[in-house]
Amino acid sequence: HSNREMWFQDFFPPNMCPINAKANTFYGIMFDAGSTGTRIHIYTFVQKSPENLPEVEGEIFESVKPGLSAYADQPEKGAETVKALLDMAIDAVPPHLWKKTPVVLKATAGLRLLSEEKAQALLSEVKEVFEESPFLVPEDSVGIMDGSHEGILAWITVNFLTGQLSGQNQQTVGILDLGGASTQITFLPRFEETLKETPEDFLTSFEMFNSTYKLYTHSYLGFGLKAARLATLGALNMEVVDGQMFRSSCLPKQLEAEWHFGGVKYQYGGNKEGETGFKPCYLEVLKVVKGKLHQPDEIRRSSFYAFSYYYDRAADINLIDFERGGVLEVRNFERKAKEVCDNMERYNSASPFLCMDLTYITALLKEGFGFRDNTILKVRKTIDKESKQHRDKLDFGCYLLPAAVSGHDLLTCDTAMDFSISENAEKVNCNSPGTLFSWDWSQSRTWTKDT
Ligand SMILES: O=c1[nH]cnc2c1ncn2[C@@H]1O[C@H](COP(=O)(O)OP(=O)(O)O)[C@@H](O)[C@H]1O
Ligand SMILES: [Ca+2]
Repeated sequence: HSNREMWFQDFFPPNMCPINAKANTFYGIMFDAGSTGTRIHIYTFVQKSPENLPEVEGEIFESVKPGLSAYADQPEKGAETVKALLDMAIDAVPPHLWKKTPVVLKATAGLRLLSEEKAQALLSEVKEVFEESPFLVPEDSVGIMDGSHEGILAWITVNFLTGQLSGQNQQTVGILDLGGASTQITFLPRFEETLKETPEDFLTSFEMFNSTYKLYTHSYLGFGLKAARLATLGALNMEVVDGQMFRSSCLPKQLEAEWHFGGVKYQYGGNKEGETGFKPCYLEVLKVVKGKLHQPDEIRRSSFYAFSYYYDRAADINLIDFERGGVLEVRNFERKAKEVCDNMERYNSASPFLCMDLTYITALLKEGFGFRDNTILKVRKTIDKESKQHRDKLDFGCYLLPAAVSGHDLLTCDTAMDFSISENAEKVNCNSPGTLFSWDWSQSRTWTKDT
C-alpha cells in the first residue's frame, strides 16, 4: 500500500490560481466519464478581493450518452464526443483565460471494465483532444479514477453538504451510489468491531479539517445496474456469438430486443414458455449477488443516503418525489418489485427492465449488503434542502471539484452557489501559488489494522 497518496492533486490542478487580483474570474473544466454517459462541468470562480478566497459563481453542465466505453473499438469517435462537449467551454470561457483554464477527465467503471489496451486507447485519444484545445492540460489530466476514491469523494460531498463535517456533534451518514457499471458503499464505522471484521482494503483513513476519518469504502465492479442486467442474463464477460439470445424470467414473456453496452450488442428476451414474475426473477438475480459482497454488521442499524440509479428507479415508479427525492425503507423497493414483476403487462409502457432493475436493487440491498427490511434510505438526486439550514456552518469550498468527479449532481449551480469558500479554509489560499484546491490529504492511506 502506498502510504502517501497524493491523488487529490489530480482534481486540484495548481494552476487554477488567478495570476493577480484584478483577473478575478477564473474557470475550471471537469469531465465525469461514467459508464452510461460523459458529463462536462464548467465552473466559474470569482475572487472578490486578494485576501478573500475564491467563490463559486456558476456552473455550466452538459452531458452526452452513451459513455466513452461504448466506443471501445472506435476510440477516435469516443474522443469526438468529448470534443463536442469541450467546444461548449470554448464559448463559455473568455479567450484570454483559455490558457489558464485546466481541463480534467476522470473515467469510472465503464473504462475499468474494458481491457487495459482499449481503455488506454480511449484515454489517449481524449488526451489528444485536450492537447489540441486551447486549455491548460495538467499532467495526469486524463485517467481512470480509483473506485475507492469515487466512494470517498461522494461521502465527503454528501456529508459536507449536509453539514456533518463542521462543528461538534458530527453524525455523518453513509452513502450508496449505484452507477451503471459499479456500485459504491461508504460510511464511517462507529464500532471497533466493524474495523476488526473488515478486510483491510475496505478501509481508508485520511485527515480533513483537523480530524482523522477512517472510512469503510468499497466499489464493486460489475455490480452497477447495467452490468447487473448482463450478469442476470448470463451475458456479462461472455464472448457473445451472433444470434445468441439471453433470456430471463425478469423480462416480459414476449419481449425480444437488442441492447448495446460497452460496445457490445446483446440480444435478449423473456421466457417465452417458462416462468416469469418476481419469484423466479429474484432467484435469478440472487445468483448475481449472493455471497459476493462484504456485509458489515453495523449498516443494518444505520441509515444511508442513496442516489444515482437508486434515485432514478425509485422516481420512475413514484416511490419518491421527482424533485425532492424521499425517504424509503428497503422493503419499499421489494414491494414495488413484486408489483411490477407480477404484473408486467400493466407496466409495459415503462422500460422492459423495470422488473429486473427493482428486483436487483432489492437483492443487492438485502442479500448483497445485508440491509434489513426496515433500513432507512434517504433517496436523493441532489443535496440542497438539508444544507441550507447549516449554511453558516459551511465554511469549506473545496468540495466542489471532488464532488464533480464523484459524478453526482450534488453541486450544480443551485447548490454550489449556496456555498462560498471562507475563513476556515485556510489551506485554500490563492496567494501562495500551487495551493489552491489542495488540502492536506497526505495522511490519506489504506488503513492498517493494529495487530
Ligand atoms: O451529474 C450527475 N448528476 C446526477 N446523477 C448523475 C450524474 N452523473 C451520473 N449520474 C447518475 O449516475 C447513474 C449512471 O452512472 P454512471 O454512468 O456514472 O456509471 P458508473 O458510475 O458506473 O461509471 C445514473 O443514475 C445517473 O443519473
Ligand atoms: Ca458515476
